[in-house]
Amino acid sequence: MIKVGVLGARGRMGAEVCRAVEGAADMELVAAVDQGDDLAALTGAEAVVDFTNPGVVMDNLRWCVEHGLHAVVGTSGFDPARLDTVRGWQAANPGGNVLIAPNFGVGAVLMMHFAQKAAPFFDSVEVVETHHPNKLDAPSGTAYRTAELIAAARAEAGTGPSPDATTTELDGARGTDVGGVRVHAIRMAGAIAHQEVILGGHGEIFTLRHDSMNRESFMPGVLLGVRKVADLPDRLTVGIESLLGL
Ligand SMILES: NC(=O)C1=CN([C@@H]2O[C@H](COP(=O)(O)OP(=O)(O)OC[C@H]3O[C@@H](n4cnc5c(N)ncnc54)[C@H](OP(=O)(O)O)[C@@H]3O)[C@@H](O)[C@H]2O)C=CC1
Ligand SMILES: O=C(O)C1=N[C@H](C(=O)O)C[C@H](O)C1
Repeated sequence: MIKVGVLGARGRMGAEVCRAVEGAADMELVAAVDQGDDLAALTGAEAVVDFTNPGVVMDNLRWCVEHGLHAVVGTSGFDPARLDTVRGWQAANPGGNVLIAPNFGVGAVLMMHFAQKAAPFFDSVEVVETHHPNKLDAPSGTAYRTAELIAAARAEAGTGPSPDATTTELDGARGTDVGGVRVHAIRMAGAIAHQEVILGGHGEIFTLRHDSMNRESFMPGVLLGVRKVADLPDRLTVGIESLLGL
């Protein structure tokens, strides 16, 4: 049995993770921690799952690394500087692998993978994400990561910048720029988590779309992360692509 602690346990995702862990035959939920609770409750855990918010996740993760606990992190907000900070903590503390996944949905991971593959073949590529209106951050971690992967794939292939003749615009009209890729964020009542990657060129437009219809959809990926985190080859892993064999 893998002893699991959950951070953000009363939140939308954390509560779903607690249910999934309790329903998994090979896991035991040993701590359900939320805002105001003592992190010391996590000391009996082998793996800690964090679904909190970008403002607090770094303090939580530092605590896990310093206590040698494996961490599976779904919270958004990880840019290259934050990842370097995590590597720094790990260099100073033995034990404890960290898996940070912008999205645990298998379909979303495949969308990112296919976007990366397709991006060098098209002149234009833009990312449009839609989320529920209670989401604190924009753009989503998934959209940010998708844009990073697209930018890296285009740079590696020597693809030029997307054409864009805009000279006059209202603030935000062209979204935000992540590594040269335009990312647009919509907040919509009734939505959960949705993303389109739109690629265009040579008289054709190719759209990749993924929809998370509920939060249970993320649970197979989260449980896979919990099962694998202790045996990952690197102390820090970003994304569950390698766990899926991609
Ligand atoms: N990687 C993935 O597949 C997915 C990632 N996410 C990400 O997960 C994160 C959480 O999303 P969601 O569940 O919707 O958010 P919620 O706001 O519903 O849940 C966050 C929970 O964390 C609690 N919290 C705040 N501070 C702390 C703290 N210091 N220690 C422990 N708990 C704390 C909050 O309490 P309080 O409300 O009192 O502040 C709340 O209960 C977001 O960053 C979101 O983008 C979401 C879905 C999928
Ligand atoms: O806040 C959410 O809901 C989600 N957050 C993650 C993100 O920022 O990408 C994952 C998914 O999109 C749902």
